Amino acid sequence: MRTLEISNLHKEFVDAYTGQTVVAVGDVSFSIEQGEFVSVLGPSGCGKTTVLNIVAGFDTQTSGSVLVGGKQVDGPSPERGVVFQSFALFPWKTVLGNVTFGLRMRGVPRADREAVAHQYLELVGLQGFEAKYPHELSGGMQQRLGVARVLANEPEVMLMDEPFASVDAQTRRKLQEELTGIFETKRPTVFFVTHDVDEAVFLADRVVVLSSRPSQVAEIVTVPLERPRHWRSALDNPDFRHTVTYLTDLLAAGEPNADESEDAPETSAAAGAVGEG
Ligand SMILES: Nc1ncnc2c1ncn2[C@@H]1O[C@H](COP(=O)(O)OP(=O)(O)OP(=O)(O)O)[C@@H](O)[C@H]1O
Repeated sequence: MRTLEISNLHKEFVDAYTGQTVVAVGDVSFSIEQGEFVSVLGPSGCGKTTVLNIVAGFDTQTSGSVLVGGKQVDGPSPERGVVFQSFALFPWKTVLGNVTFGLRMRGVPRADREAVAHQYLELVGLQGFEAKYPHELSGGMQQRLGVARVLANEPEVMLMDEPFASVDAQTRRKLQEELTGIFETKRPTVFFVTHDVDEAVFLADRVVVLSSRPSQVAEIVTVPLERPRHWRSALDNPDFRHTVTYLTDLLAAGEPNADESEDAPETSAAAGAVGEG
């Protein structure tokens, strides 16, 4: 079942200084199945964040449609929880208060919302930190809290915009592995924007590659890796390395083979399958 369907999405901005029109998103179409993890890669400025913002309901498209659970997106909703690069936590609320906030807004009784919050805090390894404030947590812990806060609302789709870009490389690996573990346990539907090819492949079931502006879907690559996934075994896996090399080359080519996005080739980057489809 398709949770997210993006069809012929097109977005233009008018530059406030020059008055010129910028085509941020050309003609983008792809969908995400329920319980699927999809990474979106593409050259800088190709419109990845713009697509995510439109799905989140923070911005509106110039044309095309975005359906979540079969309904047209018409503004922000907890059904589309967003985890940002900057943590976007409530600094005046405790860890527990940050996670229970959305549930409180939905009228979930206190005992129930605290039980749900404890479950997700345990899942992200923050049990015991319930009474702390965000500034008392490390960057990695704040990002785990951001993930717990979104997941506690059980969104139809979790939107993640380079969530690990501002943490150090070692913590990033750890958070990626934790996110994979959470995904394998809870199977949320995830739309994940990143610049990092290794990260895109390690986390995702499929990787959507956007071309440079005016962006289209250049290719959709199925990641041929079993779950559960761990960095140690992924790095030794020829299919992982092959997929990363394939995508790196595709991005380096700058202007990948951008067919009509509806008909974008779906490939598996498993050895021997690249370029087919
Ligand atoms: N509010 C805005 N007003 C005008 N132009 C905008 C606005 N937001 C984005 N753009 C332009 O739209 C294009 C796409 O931007 P966007 O941030 O979506 O790209 P991106 O692929 O996420 O980039 P990056 O990988 O560098 O983060 C860029 O040329 C950007 O300058």
